[in-house]
Amino acid sequence: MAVEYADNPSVAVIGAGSWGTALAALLAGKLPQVTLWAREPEVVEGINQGHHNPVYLADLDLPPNLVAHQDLAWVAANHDVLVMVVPTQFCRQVLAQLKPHVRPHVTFVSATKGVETANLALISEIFTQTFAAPIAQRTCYLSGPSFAREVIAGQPVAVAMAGADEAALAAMQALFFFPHFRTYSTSDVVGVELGGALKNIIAIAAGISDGLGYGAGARAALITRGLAEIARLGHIYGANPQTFAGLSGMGDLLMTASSTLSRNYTTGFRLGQGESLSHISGSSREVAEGVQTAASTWLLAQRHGVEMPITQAVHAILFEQVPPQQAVTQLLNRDMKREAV
Ligand SMILES: NC(=O)c1ccc[n+]([C@@H]2O[C@H](COP(=O)([O-])OP(=O)(O)OC[C@H]3O[C@@H](n4cnc5c(N)ncnc54)[C@H](O)[C@@H]3O)[C@@H](O)[C@H]2O)c1
Ligand SMILES: O=P(O)(O)OC[C@H](O)CO
Repeated sequence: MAVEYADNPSVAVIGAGSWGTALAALLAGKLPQVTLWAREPEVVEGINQGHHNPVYLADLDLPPNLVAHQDLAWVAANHDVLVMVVPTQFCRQVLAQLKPHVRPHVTFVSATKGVETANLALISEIFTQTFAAPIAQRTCYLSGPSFAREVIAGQPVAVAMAGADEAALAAMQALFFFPHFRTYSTSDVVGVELGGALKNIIAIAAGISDGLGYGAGARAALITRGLAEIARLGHIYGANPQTFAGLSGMGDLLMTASSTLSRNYTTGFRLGQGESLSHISGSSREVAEGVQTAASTWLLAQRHGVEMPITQAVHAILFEQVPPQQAVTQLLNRDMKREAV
């Protein structure tokens, strides 16, 4: 079905964590009203009554034309564009809940970064498995270096929007285009997705390295060789190798692996300093996607016979009780290699 895209479509953001809140506030800057679906009643109340999200980015004011809602079926039935920003492991179940209610011409944008642990599925595979071809085909994928806190503060960023349907991609690129939020388009859905999801594992590795007291050289080595192993898995999925040098690849990896604003980097740093994963995870309601993505990616690497030594080391630290220092020694003691990807 060919879809006519209006200048001011009705837009709802599904998921009121940090990124969903930031994207809804961003869109509210150009649309008359934006709906934000939140699971938590206190989030709905805080946004509608006090224009702030009391749980995520609680210190920041939100625009008054951002309206929160808790009824997922109503939100799905009453909007033309649905922006999915729930964490990866909940994505399939939330899509299944809203599926019976969506408009036939709905366009989805996914801003989630991760790989599902239950089925080892990318987010685009979850869409393909949930929706018939036209809706899955129209879905666009927003990724790239962008911290919620920086975006909501109006700081300049550049991101990538991937999609297979040219009309939907052009419309979603325009919807998400602002003077301080430059959105580039690409048709490489799987490359954009893999870059955005797997950089979180490498950000954990970089954080561990810094937490152990290693220097800038060690971090640069992890970032560079981390990108090489992401590209190796990307080859199996048919990704364009050039995508990994772009915003959703190297761009997001550089930012996430070197900033204390990153939950993934910070998780790694605290692991490197000796804290346990359960203690770190229990100390925040926010999600470090790289933890679960390390579990699924390590299984994918073994399934496809792809060498991913940094992912393997992060997996060993997170899930096999290998001390960080020992994992580093194992990484460094591997055989000599050529530098080819
Ligand atoms: N925060 C950022 O700066 C940022 C930037 C780019 C992309 N992302 C990506 O956006 C996605 C969402 O992350 P976030 O930062 O908005 O989340 P968050 O960590 O700030 O918040 C957690 C979210 O999980 C939701 N949640 C918890 N249990 C749930 C359940 N059972 N079912 C459905 N939802 C549940 C909460 O309602 C909340 O929306 C992630 O994939 C993340 O990698 C985040
Ligand atoms: O805070 P993090 O580590 O989840 O990173 C957020 C974004 O993915 C950065 O682009």
